[in-house]
Amino acid sequence: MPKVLVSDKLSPTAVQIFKDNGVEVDYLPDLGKDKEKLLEVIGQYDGLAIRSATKVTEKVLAAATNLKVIGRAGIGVDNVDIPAATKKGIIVMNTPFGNSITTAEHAISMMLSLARQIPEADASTRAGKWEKNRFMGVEVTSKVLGIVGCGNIGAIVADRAQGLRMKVIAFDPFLTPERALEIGVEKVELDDLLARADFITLHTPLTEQTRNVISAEAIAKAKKGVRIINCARGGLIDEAALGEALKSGQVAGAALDVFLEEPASANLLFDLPNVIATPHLGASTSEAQENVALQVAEQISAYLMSGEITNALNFPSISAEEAPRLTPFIKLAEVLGSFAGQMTETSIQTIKIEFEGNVAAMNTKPMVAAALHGVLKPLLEEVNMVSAPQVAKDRGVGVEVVTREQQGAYENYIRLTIGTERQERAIAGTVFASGKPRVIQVKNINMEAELTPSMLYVTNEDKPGHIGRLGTLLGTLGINIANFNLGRAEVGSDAIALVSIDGTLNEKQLAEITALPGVKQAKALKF
Ligand SMILES: NC(=O)c1ccc[n+]([C@@H]2O[C@H](COP(=O)([O-])OP(=O)(O)OC[C@H]3O[C@@H](n4cnc5c(N)ncnc54)[C@H](O)[C@@H]3O)[C@@H](O)[C@H]2O)c1
Ligand SMILES: O=C(O)[C@H](O)COP(=O)(O)O
Repeated sequence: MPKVLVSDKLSPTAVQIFKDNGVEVDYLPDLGKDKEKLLEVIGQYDGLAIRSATKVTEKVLAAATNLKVIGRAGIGVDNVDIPAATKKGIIVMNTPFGNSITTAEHAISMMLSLARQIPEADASTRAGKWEKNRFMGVEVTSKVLGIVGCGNIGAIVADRAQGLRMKVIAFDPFLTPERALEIGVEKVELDDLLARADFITLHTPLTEQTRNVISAEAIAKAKKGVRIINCARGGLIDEAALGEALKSGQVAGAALDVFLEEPASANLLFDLPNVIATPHLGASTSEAQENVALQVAEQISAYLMSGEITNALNFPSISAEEAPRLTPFIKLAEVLGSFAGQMTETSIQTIKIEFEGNVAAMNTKPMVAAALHGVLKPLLEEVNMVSAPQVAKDRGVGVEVVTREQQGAYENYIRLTIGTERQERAIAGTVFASGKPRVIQVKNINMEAELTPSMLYVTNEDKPGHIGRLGTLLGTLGINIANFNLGRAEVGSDAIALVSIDGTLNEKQLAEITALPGVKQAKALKF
C-alpha cells in the first residue's frame, strides 16, 4: 500500500480521501516546519502533500528515496525545487484553481481596506478615540486598477473590480489580445500601467523575470500616491524601496499578504502607518481549503494507484481513462527507445518519433517522454521518464514528433529514428490487440519480435548455414535460446537475428559470436 505524508496543515478531508482510496497516510501538519525531522522521515513515503510551509529542497529530495509524487494543495510551487524533483523522476502537482477565487477576494478586500484605512480606523475606534477627521479615504469607482499578471487570479480580480466600476488595465506578456477582450481589460506595457494606475495589484508567480517587478525604478515611474496590493509572492516587491516610497508619499499605502521572508515575524514595513499586513492568508477560507485538500488528495492517490497524472508541472497529464490504454504504448515507446539507445555508440543529434494510425490520435506526450527515457537510459545514469525531455533539451538533442493516419498494415505504429553524426537508425513497433508491444522493423528490415529482458542482436550476410552456426555456438557457450526472431532486407542481402536468451552474454562470448563467418555485428541488449 503506498504511503503519503501530509506535512502541512491541510483540511482533514485530505486524510479521509487518502484512506478511501487505499493509501496509507500520516498527518503531521507541523512536520514541514521541522527541517531535520522531515529529512529523517521522508525516505518512508511514496507521496508528500504540502502547502507553503514545507520547503522541499534538493537536500530533502536526496533523502526522499521512495518519493514518487509531491502534491501542493494550492498554487505557488516556489517552495519546491522542481528541477531537482524532475531529475529524480518525482512528479510535482498543484491545484491550480482551488483557491483562486478566495485569493482574488483577499486582494479586493485589501484594496478596499487600503482605500478606507479600515484596520487603523478599527484600532483607533476600539481604543476609544473617535477620529472622524483622521481617516479620509478615497473612492475606487472610476479609478484605474493595474493588474500585473492576469492569469486565473488576476482575471477574477479584474472581474470583481469591474463590478466596483473600476477601469482595469493589465500587464502580462502572455495575455492574448482575445483573452484581454474577453475579460474586458486593456492590455498595456508595464511602464504604461505604472504611469496610469491608482491601485496596482500583483498576481504573477515568483520567477527570475518577476522578482522585484516593483523595484525602486518602477515605483519612481508610478503615479504619485499609488496604492499597491500584493497577494502573490513576497519577492515581487523590493521591500526597502517600497518602505522609502511609503515614507516619501510616492506610495500612499501598501497592503501585503506575502513577504520576502516568511513567516514574517519582523519586517521593515511593519512600523509604517500606511501598511496593511496579513500573514499569507490569501488562500485561507474554508471553501478554498476544502477544495485544495480534496483535489490534492485525489490527484496524489490517482497517481500512486493508477498512474493518472493531473495538474503536474513537470510531466504531461494522463487522464484516468487514458492511463490503462496508454500503458502498453508507453512501454513500446520505451523499449524502442532503449533498443535504439543501446545500438547507438556516437553522440545523438536528433530523435524523431513518428506515430501512425490509432496511436497518433492518443496523448503522445507521455510516449515521447518514455521514448526519450528509453534512448537516454543506456547512455546516462541519472535519467527517468520525467526528466528525459529536459535532459534531451539540455544536451542539444533535436526532438521531432510526427503524427499521421494509418499508412501500412498496422492499426498502430510507432517509429523512432536516431540521427548521429555518422548515420540514421530507425526502429519501429506496434501494440497488438492483446496489448503486447512488438518490434516490427529494425533498420527498415521487417520482423516481429517480443523484447524480453536479455537479447542478442546479430546482423549478418544472408547466407546458408548462419542460423545453424549461431545456434550451435550459443549451445556450446551454455546459453539457452528462448526465442529466435529473423528478418532480412532481401534474398542474399543483410539479415538480422534477434534472439531471446536466458542469462547474459559476456564480452568474450560476444567476440566469439562476432567472429562467426558472415557476422557483421553482435550486441547484447537488456530490456
Ligand atoms: N497569497 C496567497 O495565499 C496566494 C494564493 C494563491 C496564489 N498565490 C500566488 O498567486 C500567483 C498567481 O496565481 P494564478 O493562479 O493567477 O497563476 P496563473 O498562472 O493563472 O497566472 C499567473 C500569470 O502571471 C503571468 N506572468 C508570468 N510572468 C509574468 C511576467 N514576467 N510579467 C507579468 N505577468 C507574468 C502569466 O502569464 C499568468 O497569466 C501564484 O503563482 C501564487 O504565487 C498566492
Ligand atoms: O500559492 C498558493 O496557493 C498560496 O500561496 C497559498 O499558500 P498556503 O497554502 O500556504 O496558504
